[in-house]
Parts: sequence; structure tokens; C-alpha cells
Amino acid sequence: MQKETVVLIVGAGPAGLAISACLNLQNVPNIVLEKEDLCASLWKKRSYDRLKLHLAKQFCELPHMPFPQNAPTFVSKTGFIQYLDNYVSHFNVNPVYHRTVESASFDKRGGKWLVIVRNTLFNMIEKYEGTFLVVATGENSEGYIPNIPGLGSFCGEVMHSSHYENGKTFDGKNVLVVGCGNSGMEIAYDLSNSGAQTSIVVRSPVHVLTKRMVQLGMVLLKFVTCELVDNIILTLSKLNYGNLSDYGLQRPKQGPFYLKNTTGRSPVIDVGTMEKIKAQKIKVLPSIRKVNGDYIQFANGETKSFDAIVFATGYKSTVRKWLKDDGGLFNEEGMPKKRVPNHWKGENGLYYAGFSRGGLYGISNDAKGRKEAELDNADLELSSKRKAVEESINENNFITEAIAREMSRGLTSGCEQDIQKLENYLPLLENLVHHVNLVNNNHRITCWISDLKIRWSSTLTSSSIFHLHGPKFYQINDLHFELGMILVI
Ligand SMILES: NC(=O)C1=CN([C@@H]2O[C@H](COP(=O)(O)OP(=O)(O)OC[C@H]3O[C@@H](n4cnc5c(N)ncnc54)[C@H](OP(=O)(O)O)[C@@H]3O)[C@@H](O)[C@H]2O)C=CC1
Ligand SMILES: O=C(O)C(=O)Cc1c[nH]c2ccccc12
Repeated sequence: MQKETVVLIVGAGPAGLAISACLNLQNVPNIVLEKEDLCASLWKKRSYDRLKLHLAKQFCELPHMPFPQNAPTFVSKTGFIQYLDNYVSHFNVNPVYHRTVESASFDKRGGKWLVIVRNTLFNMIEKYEGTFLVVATGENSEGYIPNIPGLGSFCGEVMHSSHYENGKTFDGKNVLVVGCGNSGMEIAYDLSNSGAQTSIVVRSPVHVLTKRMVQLGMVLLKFVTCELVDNIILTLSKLNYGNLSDYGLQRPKQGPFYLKNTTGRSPVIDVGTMEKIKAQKIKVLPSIRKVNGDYIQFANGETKSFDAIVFATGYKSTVRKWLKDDGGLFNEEGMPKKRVPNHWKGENGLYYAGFSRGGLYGISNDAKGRKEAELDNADLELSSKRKAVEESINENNFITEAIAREMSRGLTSGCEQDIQKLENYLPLLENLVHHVNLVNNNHRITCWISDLKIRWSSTLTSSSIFHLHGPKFYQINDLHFELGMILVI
């Protein structure tokens, strides 16, 4: 029997659920196909217990449903799962479970997508037909474990981070975490807290930020260039963490938000791991060369024995396994070749959602179908403001007050409010930098500060209130106070 609908959606993660909800609101018939027995399976079945959202709640909500006002800024895993379950029932999203898509191809003659599905409950093949196909199987569809010479000879436990729940069973054990993304860094922290002797393999440079720094960066990105945001955030990170190279961690040459935008790679959001690394409670090791029984040899020649390995080496998209006729949209890794904001649409009614490498924020924007051309008026005015700031930075020229006045005219009240918050915030930040400079006559800190083009953001405020060496508007004693101020915006 062939089931027909208008839109076929593959995957009931947050991206697929959001698309289905938006279609339901417009009465467009759709079917969501999901291989598991529940929605959001990565969140419900394959994530560790202590997981919390790293982005503030306003960057994680799906379309048409904000988080409750009393929800914390950084929602817990259970809070987010509850939110998703409410979302599904509120928008009447009804995924069909136990359905593994084996292939999806476009029938040119009929002008429809034909999807062959295995019903894993009854081990039967089913066929679905739709005018549109939305690929929502995600960037994190399947855990990836690298091929390491000799891994098969390892006698201890080997697991992927998606199967790690907590450190209970690792107390007193020697555990190696491979990979220093957000999963690896947090799992290493959790293991160490649970009494495991913990080491982590870090093979590439990595940015380490606090979640408040990321939150600040996300807000600032709306107003000023990525380069400026990176300068500010990197300075805060350097002030907070200092030079991490003594501990085996290098910072990438490019800034955290630039890297996020261009490669999708997220900075590590520190949950306490850095303190443990500095206290040598977590040992940082370079790449693995080979495994021989319980012994693991590293790129620096060091050999150590371990009881367990947790591979926090990331995920792979599974699109290539089943999607035919994609018109060359996906690369070998099953990720879109096109970059944001043109990444979401193919030909013949093919769409893909949740592949923007922007976490839940990207997923939500995909579902809303937001792209440059469809930005609302406030955003358009802001982007012209951004452009002017960018041009002025390129010309290495201060923006005059007159231009600043010109640019801020006619902004909607929401934007005006945000800018006012920034006006309060930016002098504070500059004062902070100034004070750190005064109290700490350290050459390295002076270099970081001089890299910071914070003066450019004075375009957002009147220069008359912006006296670096004049009266102090704020009493700043330490960075933690300053970071706390981020809460205000
Ligand atoms: N609370 C939250 O919101 C959380 C969000 N996340 C997000 O989920 C997504 C997946 O994160 P995660 O699971 O950490 O995966 P990532 O892909 O982000 O990180 C994988 C890590 O493994 C390393 N790696 C891969 N292969 C090897 C190898 N052979 N040897 C050594 N290291 C290796 C990579 O290094 P290299 O760069 O050298 O390839 C990278 O550091 C990310 O977007 C992340 O930000 C994850 C956890 C929590
Ligand atoms: O957690 C992730 O992997 C994300 O992609 C979330 C995210 C979106 N934009 C960002 C910018 C900086 C750090 C994390 C993110």
C-alpha cells in the first residue's frame, strides 16, 4: 500500500518536529518518518545525564513557542525534552515511528518523491509518496568512531559519547576520552567528578569560552561585525583563562565566531573542565598513534594503560545512505555543499532542515525559512547599520556622531531597546579593559587589549559619554563582576 501526502519529512528530531508544526499551522498535510520509537531520540536516548543547553533559551526555541518565562536561561536536558513534548502535542505533530527510510528518489514522470521505508516493528517494506521531501535527519545522525590501529586488541570498555550517561561505573578507573569537542570536554569533567583518573586526547587547536561569553557574542553579532565580536570574546577568554598552551591547549588562529560561521565548528563551552585541567586532575594528551592491548601509544611517544575509552569524536550525517536524486546538493559527508543562508533548498521540492551547523538556533531559523531576502524591516535596518560599521572599520576611520545618529534613526523600538542595552554595556567593557590594563602591567595582556577594536563600537553611543581617561562610570573590580553584567543585557 502506498501512502500519499504533500510533504514527507524524514527525521523527528527538533528540526523535523519544527517543520511539521509550521506546516500544520498552515494546514499543509505532512508525514514525519522516524526510525526510533520516540521523537528527539538524540536528546532522550543518546545524551549524558548532566547535559544542559549551551545557548541561552532565546536561541534554542522552536518556531511559535517560546520557553516559559520562568524557565532558566540555560535549560536542562529534561527541561528541553519537556519543552519538545509540549511542542509536539501543542502543534499536533504525529511522527510515524519505527520507520527507517531505505531510499528516497524523485520520480520525474509523476513529479513526486518516492520513499521506501522499512517498518521495523513488522519488518515490512512500505512506500510513501510526497510532492515535497524534507531531509531532517541531522548532522548528528550516527556516532563516529575513528579507525585507530590496534583498537580491536583493546580489552577494556570502548564506547561512543552518545552511549555515555554518567560516571558511576568508572569510579577508580583509568579512562581516556578521545576528542575535545563539547561532548568530550564535558564527559571528561563528569568522569573526573565521579572518581575516574581521566585523560583527554586533544589533537587540534580549540577555543574555550564560558556560556556567558557565547551569549554575549550572540547578542553582539546582531549589531557589530563578526571580527569585532571575536576580538571582544577572545579578549574575555584570554583574561579569564590565560594562556592555555602550557596545559596542551592551543587557540586557533581564527576567532570563535568566524570559525563557527565558516566551518560550523563550535567553541568549547567550559563547564569546569579547564579548572580540572589546570589542577592536573584531567590530563591532556596528543593524538593516539596506536593501541596494543590495554596500552595506548600517543603521538609524543608516551604509552599508558587504560581501563576504558570514550570516543567523543563526533557524528556523521547518514543522508548519503538513502537519499538519491539530491542534485549534487550534499557532499561526501552528507552535509550540504551550499553555505548558510542558501543551504536549505534543492530542486524538485527537496528541502533540508537542521543542517546549518548552528545548533538549535540554526534549526529554528531553517524551520522559519528565514533567509537574507526575507529579513524583516528591523533586521534590514540593522544590516545596513552593520554594513556601515564594517565599512568604517575597513577604512580605519572613526564613525562620526552624525553618521551614528543617522544610522540609529527609525529603528523599531525592539532594536532601540537592544541598542540602549549595548550603549550601557560597551563603555562598561571598555572600562574593564582599561582597568585591567592599569592594574596588570603584563605585556601579553597589553597585546590582547591593543588587538581589541572596542573603540569602534563607540559608534553606538555618544562620544561625549565615552571618556577612557575621564570619570569612571562603573566600579569594576574583577572580570567576574563584568561577566555578571552580561546578565543585564
Ligand atoms: N550542551 C550542548 O549544547 C552541547 C552541544 N554539543 C554539540 O553537539 C555537536 C557534537 O559535539 P561533539 O560530540 O563534541 O562532536 P564534535 O564533532 O564537535 O567534536 C569531535 C571532536 O573529536 C575530535 N576527533 C575526531 N576524530 C579524532 C581522532 N581520530 N583523534 C582525536 N580526536 C578526534 C575532533 O577533533 P578535530 O577538530 O581535530 O577533528 C573534535 O575535537 C557539536 O555541535 C557540539 O557543539 C555537544 C555537547 C553538549
Ligand atoms: O552547540 C552547538 O554546537 C551549536 O552549534 C550552538 C551554536 C550556535 N551558534 C554558536 C556560536 C558559538 C557557540 C555555539 C553556537
